[in-house]
Amino acid sequence: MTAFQMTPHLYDKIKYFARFPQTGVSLRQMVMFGQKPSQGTLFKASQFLHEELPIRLAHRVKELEELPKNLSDMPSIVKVKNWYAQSFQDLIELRPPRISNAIKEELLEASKTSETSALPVSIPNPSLRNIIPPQIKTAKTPSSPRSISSSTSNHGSIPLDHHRYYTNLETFKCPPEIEEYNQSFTRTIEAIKRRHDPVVTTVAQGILEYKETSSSHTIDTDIQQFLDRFYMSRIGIRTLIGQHVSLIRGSDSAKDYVGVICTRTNIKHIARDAIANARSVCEAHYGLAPDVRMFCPADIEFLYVPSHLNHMLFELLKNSLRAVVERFGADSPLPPIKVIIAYGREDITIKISDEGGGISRSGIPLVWTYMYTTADSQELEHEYSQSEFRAPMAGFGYGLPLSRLYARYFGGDLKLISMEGYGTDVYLHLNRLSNSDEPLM
Ligand SMILES: Nc1ncnc2c1ncn2[C@@H]1O[C@H](COP(=O)(O)OP(=O)(O)OP(=O)(O)O)[C@@H](O)[C@H]1O
Repeated sequence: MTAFQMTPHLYDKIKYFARFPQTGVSLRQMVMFGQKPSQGTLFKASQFLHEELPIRLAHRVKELEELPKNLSDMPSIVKVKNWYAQSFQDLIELRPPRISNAIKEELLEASKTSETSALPVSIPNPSLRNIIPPQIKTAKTPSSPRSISSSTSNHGSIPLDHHRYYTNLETFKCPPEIEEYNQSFTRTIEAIKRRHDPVVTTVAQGILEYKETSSSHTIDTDIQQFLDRFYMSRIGIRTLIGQHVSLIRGSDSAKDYVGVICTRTNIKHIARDAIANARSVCEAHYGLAPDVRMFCPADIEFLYVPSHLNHMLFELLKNSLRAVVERFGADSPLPPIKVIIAYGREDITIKISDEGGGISRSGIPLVWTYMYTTADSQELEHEYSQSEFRAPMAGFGYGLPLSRLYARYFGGDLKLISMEGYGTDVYLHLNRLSNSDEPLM
């Protein structure tokens, strides 16, 4: 099979879509919307994503095409760009269902009388100010390329208010063509998600290719900012797809789950699992692992995506375990690592404190850059492509910057304070209100 290549004609279409602004969805909105999924609400969600995903993908293709230096020419970057272009094409070629005017009317009515007014208003994500947006011109009106584009099929599409999700379409009786569309749309986005599984590794490979052509050992600020935007956007796209697929398939229909979101995420339980996992990876690697002591005032439950939380804690704990073991070795007692969980009105904060010797002040900015690591380098390709979250002890220099993006995605943050010669404290802030928009650039 020959690899997909973006044609100039497709790129023109992509550039056109990239002129439109992306629309963010808050965690709370996702939950409100997904609580009573019916074919009617799922159709609305499919329509929303069918318009939103091509815009998001187009922004990324354009950015990959216009990267600074000669980064856009690196073979792995070209590969990733073609995946994005192909996914864009898959979506715009998928035809919305042909539905009669009567059904359109009915759908509009159902939407009007729905509980949308009860949907919480989202606030701008406080993390946006931390990530520099690219200079992309966005079209002000209209808000959707489909509503004016003659090149894309628009049969049966009904006007969609991008800024609202609809919550009360359960009573709407869906004709079979809508159900079929829901299914085929879901298959398409599942395939897109799979295609993009190896994006993190492949972009990392592209950065390595670029580093080989340049004299610098670190990543320039503009490339670092691009990576932050790019990976943040990827988290958003995958969260939206994961959430939609899960609602359609009903796969995460466990109690307290709405799609991939848990309305009662229990921090203590997640932290306990992450501690056990990180310690077992540490033990497998070094043959020993320090104790981890958790201080948690109560069973704190809040709205979150448990897999994101697990991933961040696991990465941070691995760093602390490694620092302690490498500082003290097998011959002296290992000071325990402390995990302290605090619960405020706005934030839940998790502090992880270790006595692993800390990081020099000059080294602090480096730890947030991609590909910076003091561990022996690992084979990128093998370890990474398996899944989203890898399990080796250390070695890619992605743990901290990616965890910070996960935290910021839902309005939280990750901070690190070190005392060189003693140890490190990391603060993981999680926004309890869950009402901040996705940070979109
Ligand atoms: N708690 C800590 N104590 C001391 N140094 C740390 C700590 N956390 C991170 N570092 C330093 O920051 C570097 C980057 O950390 P990061 O988590 O981004 O990548 P990594 O752990 O090296 O690799 P991986 O991508 O596999 O997580 C580490 O290699 C280490 O030098």
